[in-house]
Amino acid sequence: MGWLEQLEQQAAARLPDYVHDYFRCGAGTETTLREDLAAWARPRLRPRVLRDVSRISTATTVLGTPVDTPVLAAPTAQQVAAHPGGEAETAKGAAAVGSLVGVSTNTGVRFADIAAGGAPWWYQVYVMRDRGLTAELVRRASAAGAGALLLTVDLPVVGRREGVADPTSWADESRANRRANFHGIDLTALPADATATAPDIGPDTIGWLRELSGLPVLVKGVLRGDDARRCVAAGAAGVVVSTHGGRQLDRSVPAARALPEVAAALAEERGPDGAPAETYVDSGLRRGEDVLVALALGARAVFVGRPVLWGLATGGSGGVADVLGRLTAELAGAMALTGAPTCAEIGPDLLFDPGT
Ligand SMILES: Cc1cc2nc3c(=O)[nH]c(=O)nc-3n(C[C@H](O)[C@H](O)[C@H](O)COP(=O)(O)O)c2cc1C
Ligand SMILES: CCCCCCC(=O)C(=O)O
Repeated sequence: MGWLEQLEQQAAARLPDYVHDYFRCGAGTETTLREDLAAWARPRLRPRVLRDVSRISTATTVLGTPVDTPVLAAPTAQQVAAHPGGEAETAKGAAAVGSLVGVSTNTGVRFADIAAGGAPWWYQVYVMRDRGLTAELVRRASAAGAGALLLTVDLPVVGRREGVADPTSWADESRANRRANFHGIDLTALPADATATAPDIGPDTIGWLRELSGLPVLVKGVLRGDDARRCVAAGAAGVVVSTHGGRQLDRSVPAARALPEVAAALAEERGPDGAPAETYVDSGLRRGEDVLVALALGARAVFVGRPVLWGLATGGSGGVADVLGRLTAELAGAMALTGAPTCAEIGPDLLFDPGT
């Protein structure tokens, strides 16, 4: 068993079963959950030799923001169920290793406390049925220092997670916490479906969010090249290739296999500010070699979801730093062994079988 699997076991021992089940689960038969993991391990590498790898740098930029690692923390809901500090702890941990944090719409923590963690952060947007509430949260996140928006588009309805209790039904303090502390907004005063995701959003949402916030928008949950182009044509700065960690459409193509098509579709595209459109990826990345493969397939950086939750649950900010730091160290080792001392030197030539 690897270190991450051991860490999940430790997290599972600390968390109530219903919380661990919610964090771990995938949709339906969990085929995509399994295939996402397996797909990163499929490509074989063609190492370059006789290169100077005495100095390895994993530093890069993401939408122009410098980071020390291309391993970023994905937005995940209910982080306060992993640790009372939630995203504020995650941000502290990410800051310790020079990473960046995605903050879920379903955070239970105040934006100011997240910002105080010291890491750059991007706010993840679910466009809710109550557009006014959505707009208010986006304005507040922008005012609190979010550097970009991650517009999640793969959840027009929640995936079928069999036998797993929806957090809104948790009869515990996290539900009460969300109602009382949702950025100071009294959700009880709103209709019951106000926070459900709107099933009718289109590409115009991208321009709406840009105008509202003045921030670049990345569209999260794209698995096709044609959709990626539509997003950028509508004003997105790029996309995140994602199966939502196998939690939405079961039997969707694994993210690793969708990535080449999306990266190729955006290779010549430019965002609204004229900068090259950027492609990111998440879902199933668990090793430094997975990250190397993702960068070789055209990703600028990757997000990891559950590994960060396991770190948060077991060690708070230190646990998050440990997870992101270990994945980065593994990446650095793989860079040395493939003769690619910088992220810019990780290219498709490193892959023996880029098409698989
Ligand atoms: C417990 C959990 C909650 C999540 N909540 C959100 C969310 O609120 N918004 C969102 O865009 N994605 C959410 N995701 C998806 C993650 O952002 C990311 O796409 C996924 O976790 C990546 O896969 P990985 O966990 O295999 O790394 C969630 C994932 C998990 C596991
Ligand atoms: C109304 C939105 C439900 C969000 C579910 C959070 C999420 O993305 C996930 O569990 O996955």
